Amino acid sequence: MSLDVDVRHQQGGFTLQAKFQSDGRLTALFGRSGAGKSTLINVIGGLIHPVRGRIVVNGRILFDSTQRISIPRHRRRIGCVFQEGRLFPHLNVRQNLLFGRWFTPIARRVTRLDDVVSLLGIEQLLGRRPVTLSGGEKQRVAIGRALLADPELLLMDEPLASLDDERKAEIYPYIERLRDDGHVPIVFVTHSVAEIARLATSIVVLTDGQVTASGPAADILRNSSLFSQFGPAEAGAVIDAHVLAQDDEFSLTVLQAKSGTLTVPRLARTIGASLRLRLRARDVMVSLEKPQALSALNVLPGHIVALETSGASVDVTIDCAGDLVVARLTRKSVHDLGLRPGLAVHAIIKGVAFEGDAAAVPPASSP
Ligand SMILES: Nc1ncnc2c1ncn2[C@@H]1O[C@H](COP(=O)(O)OP(=O)(O)OP(=O)(O)O)[C@@H](O)[C@H]1O
Repeated sequence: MSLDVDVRHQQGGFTLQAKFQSDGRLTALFGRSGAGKSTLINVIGGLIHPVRGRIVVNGRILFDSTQRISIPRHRRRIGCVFQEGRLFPHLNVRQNLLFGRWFTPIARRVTRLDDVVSLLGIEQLLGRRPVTLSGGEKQRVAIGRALLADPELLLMDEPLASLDDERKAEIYPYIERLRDDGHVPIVFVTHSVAEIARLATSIVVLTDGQVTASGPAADILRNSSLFSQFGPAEAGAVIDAHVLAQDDEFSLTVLQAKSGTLTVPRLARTIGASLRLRLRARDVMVSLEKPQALSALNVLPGHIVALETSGASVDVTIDCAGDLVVARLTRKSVHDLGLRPGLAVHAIIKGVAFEGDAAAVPPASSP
């Protein structure tokens, strides 16, 4: 998969100058309100014509100002999902879904209605009108409608922003499934660090119309300076794991990551299911010795690979068998412990965040 964007556009006093490449299955566009995320989505989707530039999706040129190529919007084969589902109120769910393929030539209609309905779990909703659906159900139908157009790119502009946490949690697994099916690249606009930590394979950070960082999700999320605008609490590491075991006696779930096992309050996942964990830098402590009598369940051995000072705090990056974990410590602690690159340490994980099915291990100091 590939997405290659290099565009410049002027609207009023705002200049969008965005250049990035992504090979990710789900590319998150991330930035403050007014950073230009929607403008960029509209440029990619063909709603806005940039002054100049080039947009190439999986080798197909959608726009190239030097070659004077600009594929019209209806021929870009792009599916869109917006914050408010924008379903047709007078059509039932089945009719709304089928409307998605109306503009797709018959020869290109590959996706089957039944497959989309079961992928999104909306079998029970087919005869109902949008007004009778919950916010989460409407968004699932909107996603289904976009998929049935057999798009070559799916643009999702804050598709979950109007939903509460419970409804969001309802939709995440479907978006993950779409991402992991790998049939269609997804560009996803969001303000939420937790959302990109869970969903993104690549991240593009926009600031005042410029791309200030882009790359694989795990690399970008580790860089706390990028997330300073959203509060220092959010920065941290993202690691992949799968469910190794369920502990019924203590109602815990044991996860296997590259760096070792992590035990968290019970998650409703099957053995083998893969998931992403977010280890916030503020939830990680560092010990020189292997801690013995400690209530924290999760201790990962590793060695320090980087120290980055910002004011009174220092982000210490620890390589734990290939998983890079970040701990935010005071400068004083770093000095007192003599922390330096190469030093063997233990990362004590006080909390693990999962968007949707929140889980946190007890703090190290609790009995
Ligand atoms: N039609 C327009 N004419 C002039 N300026 C515009 C127009 N549309 C948007 N802007 C400006 O362009 C900038 C980027 O807006 P955009 O909607 O792309 O930001 P965003 O990152 O999507 O914000 P949000 O997260 O609030 O949706 C803003 O300063 C906005 O005021």
